[in-house]
Amino acid sequence: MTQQISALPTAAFVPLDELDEISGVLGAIHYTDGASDPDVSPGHLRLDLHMAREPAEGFAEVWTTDRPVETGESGGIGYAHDGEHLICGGRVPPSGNYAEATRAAYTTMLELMESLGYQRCARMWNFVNDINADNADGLEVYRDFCLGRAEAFEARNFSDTSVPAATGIGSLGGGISFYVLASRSNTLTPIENSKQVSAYNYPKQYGPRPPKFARATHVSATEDRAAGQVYVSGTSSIRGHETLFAGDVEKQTLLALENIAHLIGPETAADHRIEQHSTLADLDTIKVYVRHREDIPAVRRICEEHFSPDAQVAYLNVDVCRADLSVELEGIVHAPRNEP
Ligand SMILES: C=C(O[C@@H]1C=C(C(=O)O)C=C[C@H]1O)C(=O)O
Repeated sequence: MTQQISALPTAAFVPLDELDEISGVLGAIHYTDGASDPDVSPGHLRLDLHMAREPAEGFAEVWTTDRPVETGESGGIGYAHDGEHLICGGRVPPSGNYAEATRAAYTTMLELMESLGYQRCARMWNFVNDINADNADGLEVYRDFCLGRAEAFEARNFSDTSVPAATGIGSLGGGISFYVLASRSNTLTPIENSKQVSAYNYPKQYGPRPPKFARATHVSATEDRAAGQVYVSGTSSIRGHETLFAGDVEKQTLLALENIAHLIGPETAADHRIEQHSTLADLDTIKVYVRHREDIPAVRRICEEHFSPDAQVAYLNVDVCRADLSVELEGIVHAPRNEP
């Protein structure tokens, strides 16, 4: 079941064999058994990510709209927009080094967003093959990617407090695939977690340039930021800037959930002067990234104790951005909960 994008962008997970039944598609991101370059020939953005070992394990994250969709391609970036929201994406092919190609691709994308008038960047997703391996110069691929991304954001004058929510996760192939959701006029509020150091302030022990993302982005169709929704970044077992519970996937899952609960809860909302606050039961379109396949049943059991039975949840067996992290979760809060 997809949800129409009206004032705010949202999405739903759809089985790959049910996509033809859906109308008003802005973007269809296929989490499947191979990566592709962006394709706008279907009249929306299609981007295939190598995130599943076989199509039967895959799904599509489908962004829909009730408005006419225009598509195009520029400098290798495919895009689709409806006058208020833009989805765009691309791919850096497999390489021994990624910083320069990432910087160039992200710069092209950010320039395209500016030229189309969608400068309010709500959410980014990055899928990095061999994320924990060393590049040709002995630098971890993730750190290589972060270097290029940081340079692109700086070149386009993004301050640390204007970067969007993001995910940076491993993939099963295809180099580095990425996609972005941006808005023309929504009111965006980056949200940080008081229990974690902001990623863009991580010390250099994690790489030459820090990952540039917010812990979440609150998106509202009105300037008073009421009735918004929250894009929760990939969240793991990190307190301050340190990984906790290395080797214990169940404790890592519980701490990641605790981090998200705090991030979307009343204390953080008050810190950011946002009325709306939520709980884990309000989280939907959730992706759970698990490093070791054999850990998925235990992680699923813990997640099912915390999420709504109505939530869409996808479990993916891929690497996580730090070698000592075993699990990571992301999601979207669609409906505020303001009861005391
Ligand atoms: C899990 C973390 O970072 C991951 C990497 C991200 C990126 O580089 O864009 C964003 C969120 C997570 O997917 C973290 O640093 O807390």
